[in-house]
Amino acid sequence: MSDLLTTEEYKAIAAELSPPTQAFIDGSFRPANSGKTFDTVNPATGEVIAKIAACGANDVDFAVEKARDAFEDGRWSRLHPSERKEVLIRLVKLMKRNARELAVMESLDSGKTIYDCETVDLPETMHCLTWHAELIDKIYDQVAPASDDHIAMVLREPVGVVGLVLPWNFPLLMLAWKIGPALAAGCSVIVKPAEETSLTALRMAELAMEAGIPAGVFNVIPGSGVEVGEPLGRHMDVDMVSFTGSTATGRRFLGYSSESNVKEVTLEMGGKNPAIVLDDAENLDRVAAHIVNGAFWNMGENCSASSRLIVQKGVRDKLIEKILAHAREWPMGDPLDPETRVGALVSEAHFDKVRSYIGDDATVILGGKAEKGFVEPTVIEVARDAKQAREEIFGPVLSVMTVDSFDEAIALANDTDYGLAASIFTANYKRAIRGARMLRAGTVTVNSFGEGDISTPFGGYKQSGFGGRDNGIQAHDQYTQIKTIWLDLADDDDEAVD
Ligand SMILES: NC(=O)C1=CN([C@@H]2O[C@H](COP(=O)(O)OP(=O)(O)OC[C@H]3O[C@@H](n4cnc5c(N)ncnc54)[C@H](O)[C@@H]3O)[C@@H](O)[C@H]2O)C=CC1
Ligand code: BAL
Repeated sequence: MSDLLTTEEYKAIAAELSPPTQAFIDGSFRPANSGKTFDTVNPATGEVIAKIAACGANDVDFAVEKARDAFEDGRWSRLHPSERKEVLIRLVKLMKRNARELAVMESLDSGKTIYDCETVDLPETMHCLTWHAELIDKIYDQVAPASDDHIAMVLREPVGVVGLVLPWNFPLLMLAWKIGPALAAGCSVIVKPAEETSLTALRMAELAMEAGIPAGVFNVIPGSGVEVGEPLGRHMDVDMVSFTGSTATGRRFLGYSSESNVKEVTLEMGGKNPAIVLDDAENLDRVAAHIVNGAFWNMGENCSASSRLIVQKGVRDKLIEKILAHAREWPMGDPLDPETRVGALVSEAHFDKVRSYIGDDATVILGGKAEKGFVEPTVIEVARDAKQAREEIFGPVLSVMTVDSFDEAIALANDTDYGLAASIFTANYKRAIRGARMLRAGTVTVNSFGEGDISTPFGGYKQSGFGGRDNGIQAHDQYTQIKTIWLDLADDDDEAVD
């Protein structure tokens, strides 16, 4: 974005914000049934931004009832897809009009840099919603091959009432990844934002109402995982849950499902993503820029972050030198300063977790400073069985390991419980393609870092993912059921036996 404001201008916007703080159910804001609230804190300053409704099982029950009513009477689910498209496009227009306010709100609530909120999170969120809205009146169902006496239709129907359980690292974008296809398909949604970052989801509810999404179709219930997430996961009248967050919590949703109504569950979970650099990689400066971006973008609070660098020994020293040079160009500081590239970690608890990985047992090559909610871009050399090499840190910490060969690199890359993303850097196209095939990860990038874009499915192998995929046309599979309708076309005097 070329028209970023100054820090002072962003602070002036921040001072004027008055986001909704109550639950949004059946088209209106209301306090939690218990009357309780919790504080949402700006992690960069420790200041309380707002008191948010601390909802519980009663609020979940009420929202599910209203979402079910809306789904069954067809006020949204049975609209012509092009009508749903129009409403969703209106929502995006309203977001555009309020983009600056949303960006500042997101930055304050999460510690993300305003630069990323303005240039990545907001544009990608709007693009995602537009993409799914534009898609929905262009996809067709199928007619299956059948005998001349029959016609067999294979139809997609919205799955029903869905629970969308969100993480705090990309509050708006993950909301869009889920509501985009869910609302376009005709589902009624109950959004459970992460307790650290509820503000933009609540503001989106307000905009959704203004755009014309009918009451009961888009509900937002703030609160803790145990008080809101669990009742949603266990609810007998929720048809499906789509979750993004840690593998530990994702695993719980499978339990909730099996112990309740066997609702469908899609899990997008953690990662310990390798970036492999082979001796023949070209343009090490560019490689280093990708590695630094992959490891430190969004403070490393990214499920697809390149958190493990697996480098072949012939190129190790040169590459590390370049990585250190690039990493020094990532200024850390006030998230509302448009020059800042590394903001605050999302919460004190998360800061403590990340800091614990940069202890005495790690050989620090760069950075290592962790103070008052901020952690410097940090590069550490680790043994293969060290916790820093195996556990998801979810902070700006890159763990480096050196290998002798291509085969060793692939084996080490795959030696993890996770399988979300991986990168391979090499000038040898055969190795690139062979490596991409051998890597057990949902997304593999060659000579670059990334997650693909809205048009490509995103999700993980092994303990990184379960069920469907976010993004791409494939995202619609999560929010639709397949129905077969089989019609008899035989003449009345034909035998009534197949
Ligand atoms: N894949 C990803 O994008 C994310 C991964 N993480 C990983 O998870 C670690 C812990 O972060 P958390 O915020 O604790 O993640 P989490 O997985 O516990 O939270 C994600 C969502 O699940 C909800 N939740 C938490 N406990 C629940 C429960 N018992 N039942 C139902 N819902 C529940 C939360 O309220 C939040 O909305 C991070 O350090 C990071 O390693 C965290 C956020 C996003
Ligand atoms: N990188 C977007 C998905 C996630 O971090 O959860």
